[in-house]
Amino acid sequence: MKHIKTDLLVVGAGSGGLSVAAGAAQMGAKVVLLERGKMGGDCLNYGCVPSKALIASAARAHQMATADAFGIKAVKPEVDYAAVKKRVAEVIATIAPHDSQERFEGFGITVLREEGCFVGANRMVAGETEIEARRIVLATGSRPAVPPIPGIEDVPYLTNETLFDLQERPEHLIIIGGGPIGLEMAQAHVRLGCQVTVLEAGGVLAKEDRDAASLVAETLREEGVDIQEYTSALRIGGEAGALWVETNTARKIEGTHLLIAAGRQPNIESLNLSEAGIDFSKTGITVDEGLRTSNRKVYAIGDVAGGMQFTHVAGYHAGIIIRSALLSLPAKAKTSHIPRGTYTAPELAQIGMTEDEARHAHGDDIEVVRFDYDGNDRAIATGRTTGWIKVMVRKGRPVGATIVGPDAGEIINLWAMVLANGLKMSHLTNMVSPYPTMGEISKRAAGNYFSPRLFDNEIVKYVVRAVQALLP
Ligand SMILES: Cc1cc2nc3c(=O)[nH]c(=O)nc-3n(C[C@H](O)[C@H](O)[C@H](O)COP(=O)(O)OP(=O)(O)OC[C@H]3O[C@@H](n4cnc5c(N)ncnc54)[C@H](O)[C@@H]3O)c2cc1C
Ligand SMILES: NC(=O)c1ccc[n+]([C@@H]2O[C@H](COP(=O)([O-])OP(=O)(O)OC[C@H]3O[C@@H](n4cnc5c(N)ncnc54)[C@H](O)[C@@H]3O)[C@@H](O)[C@H]2O)c1
Repeated sequence: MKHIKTDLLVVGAGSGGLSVAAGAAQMGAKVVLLERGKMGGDCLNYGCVPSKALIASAARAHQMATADAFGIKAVKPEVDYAAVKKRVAEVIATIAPHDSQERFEGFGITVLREEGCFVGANRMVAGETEIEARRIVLATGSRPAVPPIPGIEDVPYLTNETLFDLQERPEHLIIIGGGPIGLEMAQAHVRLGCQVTVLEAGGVLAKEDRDAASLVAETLREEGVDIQEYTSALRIGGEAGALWVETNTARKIEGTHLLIAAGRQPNIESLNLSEAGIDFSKTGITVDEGLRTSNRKVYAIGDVAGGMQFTHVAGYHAGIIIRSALLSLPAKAKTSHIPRGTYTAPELAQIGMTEDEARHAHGDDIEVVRFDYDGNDRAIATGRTTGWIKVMVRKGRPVGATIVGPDAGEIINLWAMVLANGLKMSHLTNMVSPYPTMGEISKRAAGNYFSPRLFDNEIVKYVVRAVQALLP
């Protein structure tokens, strides 16, 4: 067995682990990085990147099928599903060098393509190497949770880890789970010419603003997705190409393919966490505000830490670790300024509190301002008028924003800046937005906050009349 002593041992080369490793090595620390699977983790190989690439092909198909409204003859697109998947693979391959072993070795990092397992409080074994580290960062991510539905073990099913490799177009895709994965993939597949049924035990996009989630669901239904809410799968059976799902609503749904998108579970089993005195639960490794585990020398970040499960959160966590583990500076992870997006059409983006959360936390102190896309000239010109922005404001400062509509995931960037820096609504009105842009909706929402104060205000009217009377 080979022995290595290092400053920092990072387990998992996904969004979180790669960011910590690169930052630490470039700042002069000795770093060892372990990865048991593909460099780049879930986001690059089975998550964000392939899903957004697939959504892009589906959007093209949808434009072709709906071009009539723009004076162009609509056509039923001929979808070559295998070619779509080839493009998805090419997109991954284009980004992959950024996350590659070679690039990280170039930073001076020792990269071992092995599974890490604790053999002591600050020691892990990976293949034939034992590594002793001053600090350890666990960034092992999550994997699809497969609900124990009777019959599931005996049928072939897809998850996000296999869907993007599928070459034949599903004739009828049944999706269990109406969260972000379920809905993004449902819309992509219906636009690519598949029949799609979504079975969701509760309401779709349960963590989101109800009105925004309803608009997404309504649009998917209009495009042909059969979304069945408050519907759970009771039994699954059949064989490849001829599957069925019996539901609690006494229906038997028959389809050709089954996708499980029913939530995530943390990758912790292989780590032997108890050997290092690290507490964990069903949702992940238990961490404090500084992302430290119950073993003070070990941190957990990203999906495995059981909080918000997004690539940018894993990246944000990496910054906290650099401050804390490398520079010994105090650092706490917050969530109030973290945005999230679901990339259906319409997109749904959220930062900070939803309206319900804000009213629950601050009661009558909250004002909600809204602006609808159909009042935006660019939206009208481009035929993308369905959607709205809603901003929750407390004492002149936004505490949350919800956007549902075209480009919501882009437009939320501005609000990410505002919330991260505690800016006021007046900062938004000071900004000049270029005309005509979709992003103007943010400024118009801010305008709606001030216009009643300005235009329905007797004092303002009195002052204006008085000044006008005095003017020559
Ligand atoms: C279909 C889908 C779409 C998504 N879309 C988005 C999106 O649009 N935007 C967004 O922000 N997020 C999205 N996400 C979420 C995002 O992919 C994750 O939040 C992100 O990848 C988490 O990063 P991570 O570093 O915590 O884990 P991962 O990226 O999963 O990396 C963990 C790595 O650790 C390795 N590993 C595990 N155990 C060990 C061990 N014992 N030893 C060595 N290596 C180990 C794994 O092989 C893996 O490579 C999506 C997820 C899915 C599934
Ligand atoms: N755009 C993005 O940023 C993006 C996209 C995809 C995924 N993600 C990340 O991945 C995470 C996981 O996504 P997800 O959609 O798998 O999880 P999720 O937990 O958000 O949704 C899963 C859904 O499946 C339902 N469900 C569970 N068991 C069921 C059953 N037996 N029958 C019917 N319904 C059942 C749940 O009620 C839930 O609504 C997200 O929370 C997000 O953090 C992000």
